[in-house]
Amino acid sequence: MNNILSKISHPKQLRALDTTQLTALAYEMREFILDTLSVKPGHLGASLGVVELTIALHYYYNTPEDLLIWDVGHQSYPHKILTGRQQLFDSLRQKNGISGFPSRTESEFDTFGTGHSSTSVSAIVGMATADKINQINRKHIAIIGDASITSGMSLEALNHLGSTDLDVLIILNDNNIGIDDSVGGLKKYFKSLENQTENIFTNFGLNFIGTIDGHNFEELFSAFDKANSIKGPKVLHIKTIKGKGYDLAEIDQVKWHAPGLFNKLTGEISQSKSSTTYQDIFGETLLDLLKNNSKIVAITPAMLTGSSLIKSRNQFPDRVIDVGIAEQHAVTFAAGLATQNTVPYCVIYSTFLQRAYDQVIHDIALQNLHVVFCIDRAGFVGTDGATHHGIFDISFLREVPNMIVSSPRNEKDFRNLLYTAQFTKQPFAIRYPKNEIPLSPDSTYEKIEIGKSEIIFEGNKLAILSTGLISSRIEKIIEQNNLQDKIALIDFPFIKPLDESRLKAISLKYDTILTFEDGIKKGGFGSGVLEFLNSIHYKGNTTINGYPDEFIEHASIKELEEMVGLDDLSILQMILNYL
Ligand SMILES: Cc1ncc(C[n+]2csc(CCOP(=O)(O)OP(=O)(O)O)c2C)c(N)n1
Ligand SMILES: CC(=O)[C@@H](O)[C@H](O)COP(=O)(O)O
Ligand SMILES: [Mg+2]
Repeated sequence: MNNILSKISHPKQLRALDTTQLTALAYEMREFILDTLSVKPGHLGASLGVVELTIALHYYYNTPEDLLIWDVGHQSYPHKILTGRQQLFDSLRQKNGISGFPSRTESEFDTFGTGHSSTSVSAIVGMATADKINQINRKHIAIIGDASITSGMSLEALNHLGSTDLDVLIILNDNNIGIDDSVGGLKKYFKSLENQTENIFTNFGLNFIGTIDGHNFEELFSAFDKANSIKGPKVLHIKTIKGKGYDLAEIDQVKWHAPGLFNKLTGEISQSKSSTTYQDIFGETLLDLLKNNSKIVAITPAMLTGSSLIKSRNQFPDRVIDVGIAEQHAVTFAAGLATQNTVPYCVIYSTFLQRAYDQVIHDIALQNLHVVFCIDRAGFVGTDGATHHGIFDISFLREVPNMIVSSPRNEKDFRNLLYTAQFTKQPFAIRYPKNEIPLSPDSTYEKIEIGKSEIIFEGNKLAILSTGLISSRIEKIIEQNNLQDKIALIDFPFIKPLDESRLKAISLKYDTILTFEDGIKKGGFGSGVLEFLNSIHYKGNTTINGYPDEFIEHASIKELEEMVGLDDLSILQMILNYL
């Protein structure tokens, strides 16, 4: 029974409670989150860990007037529940439902949209500076985790903040873990922070409060009192337990970061996955490559489990390196490795590679260094939504000189691309989606020719050119509807370099060309095709199909494909319309 929680639709009602009721409210909150997330999957561990902190913040401060920013935002569920979204909570991360991350369009309490980590300190410093200019007097608070605070951007912002007199409170929520074990010296250092009055934060010019128990209301309120009494910027160090209040989540924090569907009573996590994914094939192939080429080094910026690197790391701990939440460093680290006779495979989610664009250009491409980018979660990622879809990488990599950009449509091509990439002497990107992979009968490796396309069908009415998984989907659609005689389907594993001789031949044979890709249309594969066709003065019709020029919210991948007209039925209808 949610006796207390169910009556709270705004923090004002929370503030009317007696402090003695807050522990019971925290209990109700955890039950509510567990009940919902067991059937509507999301980020569980981080949210369970900040229940008391969230209640205390909204109880003590005058939100939304006072400004709160949640770094990453995957721990913002208790915040959403207390700020008018309790009734909507079971729509979390579903189509047309509330987002899994704070979003300015969703609520006035979400003062800053997050999803990518380590932005909160910069953003709160910006807000406090604006308030100073506008002579607005209120509190500015950012909550950031022990892994996220180690990222370069956070440290840059703390360094800046220390040089100001801004009324900003940074709460370091230290649970001693990221998604996987957090990395590096600061993790150890934070353990020794307790009661150190002179420390890294004071050296930055910030006041320091702590260390306190972040699950204890009395300690939280007295720390907030202390923060209020201190003028200028300050850091409060709190210790919490990720997964707090649900034993299994406390014990296996990696598994329960985002467990998927589970049975709340037994703790059994559903094994929803029955088919083989790109991620499975990547994990297997990388392990083979590491075994067979001692020069290969795999790098991940804090996504060891998500990137299927656990097995490889266990077998090759010196050649599978987690650098922490540090995408920019990961890329330039790879560049350094590449200069010294090793072959770095930089394994990175498409959305997080965005943060390291300058490093891709300046440190790798400009020097034509042999770094292999294994770009996971390319295309729609589903319920994580707009902050996490990997839809820009084709466009932003295709324009970079020296870069090979590829996308495999099936297991055979994926294995062969990963295998071939170790031999090329230039940057090589292989992008692949969070999805099931069409399997191949054998798992041998073959060196493939860079830039070569493949004819799948050679029908005579119209030509479809596509890249990545969508090629296999179109192949199936054509087969199922017996359209092989009418349609030419050509797969381009290489988006760059484009197979121009094939394009020329196609342009001479077909009046209508359709292109398909799982990324934004603008500047993508289709644009590359169009640029070439234009250069040879092609007179036929060309239609580019991909994602529209807009940010696309959360829903299942299938629903998102329907929304942008790239589900199987829509593709079939489009083809039939053209015939
Ligand atoms: C730029 C960026 N890189 C990677 C991620 C993936 N990611 C999300 S949460 C997380 C770990 C965060 O750890 P911490 O800050 O300690 O928060 P906790 O989950 O422990 O509460 C990572 C690596 C991300 N969201 N953004
Ligand atoms: C919050 C965050 O950025 C990660 O937890 C992300 O949701 C991971 O995505 P995958 O579940 O696809 O690994
Ligand atoms: Mg943490």
